[in-house]
Amino acid sequence: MSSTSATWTSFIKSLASYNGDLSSLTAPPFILSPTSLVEYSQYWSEHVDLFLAPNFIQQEPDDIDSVELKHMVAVLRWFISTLKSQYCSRAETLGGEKKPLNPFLGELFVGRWTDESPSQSFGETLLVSEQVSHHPPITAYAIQNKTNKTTLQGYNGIRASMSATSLNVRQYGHALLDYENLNEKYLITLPPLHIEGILMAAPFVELEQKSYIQSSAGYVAVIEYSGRGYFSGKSNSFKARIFKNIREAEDKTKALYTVSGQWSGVSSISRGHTIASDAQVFFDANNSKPQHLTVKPIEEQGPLESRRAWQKVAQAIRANDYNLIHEEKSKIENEQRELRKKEAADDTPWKQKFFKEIDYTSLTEEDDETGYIKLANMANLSLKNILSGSIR
Ligand SMILES: CCC(=O)OC[C@H](C)CC[C@H]1O[C@H]2C[C@H]3[C@@H]4CC=C5C[C@@H](O)CC[C@]5(C)[C@H]4CC[C@]3(C)[C@H]2[C@@H]1C
Repeated sequence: MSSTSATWTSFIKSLASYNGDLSSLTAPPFILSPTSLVEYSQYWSEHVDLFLAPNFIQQEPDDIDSVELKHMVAVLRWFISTLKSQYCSRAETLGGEKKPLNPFLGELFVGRWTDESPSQSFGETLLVSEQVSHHPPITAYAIQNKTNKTTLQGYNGIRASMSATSLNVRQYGHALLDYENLNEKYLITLPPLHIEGILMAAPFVELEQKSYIQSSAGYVAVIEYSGRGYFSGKSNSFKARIFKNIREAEDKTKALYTVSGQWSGVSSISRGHTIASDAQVFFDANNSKPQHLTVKPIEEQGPLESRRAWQKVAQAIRANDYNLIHEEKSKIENEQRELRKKEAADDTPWKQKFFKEIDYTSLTEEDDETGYIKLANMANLSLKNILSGSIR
């Protein structure tokens, strides 16, 4: 038995006593990713053209659909385009899902997407991502395109539990998308997922259950996810329907549009509640190259910036040097423990740099300038930080 499968077998055994805290698991080096979880916010905008598309969609004279419905379709297309980057990019670059580095409190990741549009009408898109909590791990992020006054901001936390053969992950948090020039906002919830293939040492993500996109214009997209054995028997499958409002979503036959296919491959769109034979291609992930953001060289980064802070650990992971990984990780973890102790002793708790926590339960719809409460109420979704997208 090679050393890899030996350590993997002992790793699987350790999963049996998994206590719910992912960082407690000493995964073998080959399953460790040199990338910190704080970097995953970039996957929300690797198709900048789709992210900005609603700004370039106007009402046309012979339109059947309202311009808000056309924007809703465009936002659903952008959201579907994010999923392959979010959930498959490690499998594509590293040969399988990996365990990301666990960000320390205050860890930052900043970058920008340059304007690749032929007409230079996009301008620059900036990302700021900050680990706003370490226990439990919560990442906040904002993606802003000033030229088109378009902003995505949100936060993400996870709770993980082991079943017999897979890791079940529930996502907490939400994303708010604001098109200021259109006076339209969208609330996006996050789908549950599970990691399959752990026993075969080839882990990969499968999305499940439902997620929602609620437009301030009333339209709502309900997206249902499935893996092999459901609708089409293919992995990474989904069926999305757009309705006039959440009440009409009770009745599938009232769907204005239906989109179906694979979020990591090709999907098609039809009017109404079924996919007709003349369905059009909605999005083709295989032929839409993601645009990666530009990050400053490590020597120009600040001490809290992720790639500088984890540089030695990342090098040790790439060298598959278990002892060095442990040594360099322990240095960072001990530093963090000392910081927390000092903050507790001086009563100077760590302050987030770019994000502030909002307790929505203490706000009314009127005084919530983010628009989250209004959108959550329209979608009949719970306000509390419980399972993302849980119906009240
Ligand atoms: C069982 C523990 C373990 O180390 O197993 C190793 C296996 C690689 C499976 C566990 C890890 O799998 C990773 C997948 C990660 C999610 C991937 C994408 C996203 C979307 C992003 O927008 C927010 C974060 C999220 C949900 C990642 C969260 C962390 C996950 C589940 C990693 C697991 C530790």
